Amino acid sequence: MTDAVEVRPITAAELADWHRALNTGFLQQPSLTDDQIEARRRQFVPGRLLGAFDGSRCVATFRSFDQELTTVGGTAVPADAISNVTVSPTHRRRGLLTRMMSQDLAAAKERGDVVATLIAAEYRIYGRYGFGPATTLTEWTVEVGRTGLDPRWSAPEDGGRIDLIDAEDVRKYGPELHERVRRGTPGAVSRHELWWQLRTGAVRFESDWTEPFHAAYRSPDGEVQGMVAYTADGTWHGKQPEETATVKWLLGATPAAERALWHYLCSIDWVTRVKSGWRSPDDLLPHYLPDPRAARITTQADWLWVRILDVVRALEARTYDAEGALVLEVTDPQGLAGGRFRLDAAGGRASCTPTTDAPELIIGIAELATVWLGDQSVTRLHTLGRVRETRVGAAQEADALLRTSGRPWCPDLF
Ligand SMILES: CC(=O)SCCNC(=O)CCNC(=O)[C@H](O)C(C)(C)COP(=O)(O)OP(=O)(O)OC[C@H]1O[C@@H](n2cnc3c(N)ncnc32)[C@H](O)[C@@H]1OP(=O)(O)O
Repeated sequence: MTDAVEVRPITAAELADWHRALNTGFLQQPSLTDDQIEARRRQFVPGRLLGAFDGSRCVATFRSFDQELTTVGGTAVPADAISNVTVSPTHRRRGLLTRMMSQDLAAAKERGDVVATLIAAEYRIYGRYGFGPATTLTEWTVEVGRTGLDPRWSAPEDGGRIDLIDAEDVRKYGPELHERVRRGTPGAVSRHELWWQLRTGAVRFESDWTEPFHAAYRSPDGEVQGMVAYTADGTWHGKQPEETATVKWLLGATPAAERALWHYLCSIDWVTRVKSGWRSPDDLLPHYLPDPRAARITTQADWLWVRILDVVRALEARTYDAEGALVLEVTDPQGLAGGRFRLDAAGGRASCTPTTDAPELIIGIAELATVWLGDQSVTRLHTLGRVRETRVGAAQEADALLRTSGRPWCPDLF
């Protein structure tokens, strides 16, 4: 039956049908208005939106787009970002995702992308295609009354200032600020202009968009070094305001900017609770508060998943704090990127060359993605039986090479 279903890039004329299938797969209202279709047309890139068609009806969707992913040390690699993956419930478990994924990954490899990336709706979907979780996401809830912050706080202590700004200034200053932050953040990805338009209401995909508050931190010399978007939930108990402020996104190019923005959020009258939104597990938020226990972790989960398409370029793009050499056998059931490689790290960089030397460590392509940005330990994977040593001690040596002083972070959902 699957064979009767055709998987192919869609045309611009098929967007409405494609979006109906997409919304159906994500259990959202299936029909979109003409205005919504028009707005979403901005994401149409010929060849990068796949659909599966049973007769004339679209029953599966898949979209990919160009992205850059920052690696350890700050070099960005070209990535094939994957999103909008759905198969209608009438056609599930017949191999349609596998067909769309195979087409897309082969095309990405052909284009020369170093990795593919995605945010997985469910943990068990993408490992089979060679993706591994490569960054972790943490969310905190801050009980403002317990922070120990001075309740009279009114401005940053460092001579900088916080200004409320409108959407136009977010679009003016935000992209440059984000570029600075993401280039210094392993795991962070590039943003298209549309990201800013959607977050500020200039382009609306949904009919129920609501405008958040925006504030910027300016350093004492006037430079915009941080920005936050947040909403409040309107909760009162009797005559007592008990509002929760929820951070939609917060960018700080410096610790001073982050500190000032968190203190600002925790000082807004009526706000008794601040939800941090998606942060790095290494985020300093709790430690910007006199009492770090006021910040309670409410979510910790895998976030960005990575599929390495080119082992040599992936391993040579990042930096290394230690020196050493290791022969890795990288297994890849899809046959896209496996092989045997000698990794030779010295002076902060590494060369990675195909070799016929005996392997010291046997690692799957998904596991390599999981340790590539330094978020996971090879030793732990070895303990779990997911990495195999052919020389005792090789896993620990791999950790000495690959582990990093900070954990990677991807602030974006895409
Ligand atoms: C990046 C993103 O967009 S994330 C969003 C992903 N989409 C969703 O979660 C929406 C709801 N779910 C769906 O639309 C579909 O179930 C999909 C897209 C996840 C899977 O599509 P399908 O066409 O059913 O997958 P396909 O038939 O190719 O499955 C391939 C294999 O993966 C397995 N698999 C697929 N989905 C899942 C899942 N959610 N959990 C566990 N296993 C899964 C299948 O059982 C199959 O295994 P097998 O080869 O051992 O038989």
